[in-house]
Amino acid sequence: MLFSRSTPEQKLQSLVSEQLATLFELSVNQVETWVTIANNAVLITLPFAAQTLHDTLKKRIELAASEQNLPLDHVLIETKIHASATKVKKVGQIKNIIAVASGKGGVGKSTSSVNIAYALMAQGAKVGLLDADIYGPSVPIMLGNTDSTPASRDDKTIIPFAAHGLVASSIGYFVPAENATVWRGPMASKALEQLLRETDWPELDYLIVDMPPGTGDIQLTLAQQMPVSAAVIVTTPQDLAVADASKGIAMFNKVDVPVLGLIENMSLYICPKCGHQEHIFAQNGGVELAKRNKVPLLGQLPLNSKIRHYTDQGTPLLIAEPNDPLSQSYITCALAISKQLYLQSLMDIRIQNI
Ligand SMILES: Nc1ncnc2c1ncn2[C@@H]1O[C@H](COP(=O)(O)OP(=O)(O)OP(=O)(O)O)[C@@H](O)[C@H]1O
Repeated sequence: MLFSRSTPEQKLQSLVSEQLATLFELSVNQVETWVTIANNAVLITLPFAAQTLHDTLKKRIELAASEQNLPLDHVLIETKIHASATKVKKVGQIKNIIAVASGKGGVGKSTSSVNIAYALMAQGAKVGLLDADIYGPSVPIMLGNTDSTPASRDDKTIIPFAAHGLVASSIGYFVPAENATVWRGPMASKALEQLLRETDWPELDYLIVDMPPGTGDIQLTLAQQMPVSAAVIVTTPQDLAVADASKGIAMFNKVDVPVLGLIENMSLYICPKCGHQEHIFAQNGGVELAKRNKVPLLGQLPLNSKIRHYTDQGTPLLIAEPNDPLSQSYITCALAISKQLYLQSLMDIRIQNI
């Protein structure tokens, strides 16, 4: 348009939108509705959890505004995470349930679930964790509360456990592992459904569900019965695990649960003494699988004894060493998950409107 004259407020609006778009690798169109400007003050309402980037965002906006001589009083950033639509009835105050699954056992699904839950908290979200892994419920060990016994306020609902600010429940608190492993599909899914619905969860942005490994009847039933918003698949790079992870993606596609992306665990081993890098479980298997299925690679975690040490000890890595590069990798991965879920919900809205 010829002779278009923007007011300082409009200039500030586009400046903030551009900074948001650059930082979160989105288009200006996708972010401009998050910005409100009034009396030289900027209010940004983020639809996903990205607390670790708030300071960077503020500083970039302040710098850009001063470079363009635009009046700027202050920048306020708030987060409002929406509840995504699900086919099945929602559970209480839980906005989004994210299933963490793997085709193959032992690839680090539970370790990833626990660390991602704390990483989402580090990104400012309200998070809970449900251990639905009936074959090997390891969350109580990983959270250091194996001795806890379930309690109830009203004899109807179970009070979830609190571990360093995370609320959690596990099938492991209720059923001895040797009993649960022989359960048939309907029994297992009924018990898990009950555990999900009869836990007194507080308001949560995300409930992470550590799924049983595999892609059989139990997993399929769970994915259909629970109001799952989306799934995250964990795999190691090795062919065997990748082939099973691929079946996992197919399973969620079959029941219309969007797959947010893949986490490649044990991607690489770096010798702490000499720095030599070894691809113990092969190289890039998860990366290639993500490409083939056109889903994002949400994160890559190395094989590192610290990850095992803290989970074995029942102390979350992210609480013990929040500034460790490994914690930072989980935190970056959590941002990717939160952002992908938001983008997914936009797609759902578009599909509903067609
Ligand atoms: N990146 C990693 N570096 C080092 N050890 C890891 C890593 N990820 C997981 N581990 C270790 O590998 C073992 C298996 O991990 P985990 O129990 O999370 O796997 P899983 O996929 O949930 O297994 P299951 O099939 O029993 O559910 C654990 O001892 C854990 O501490």
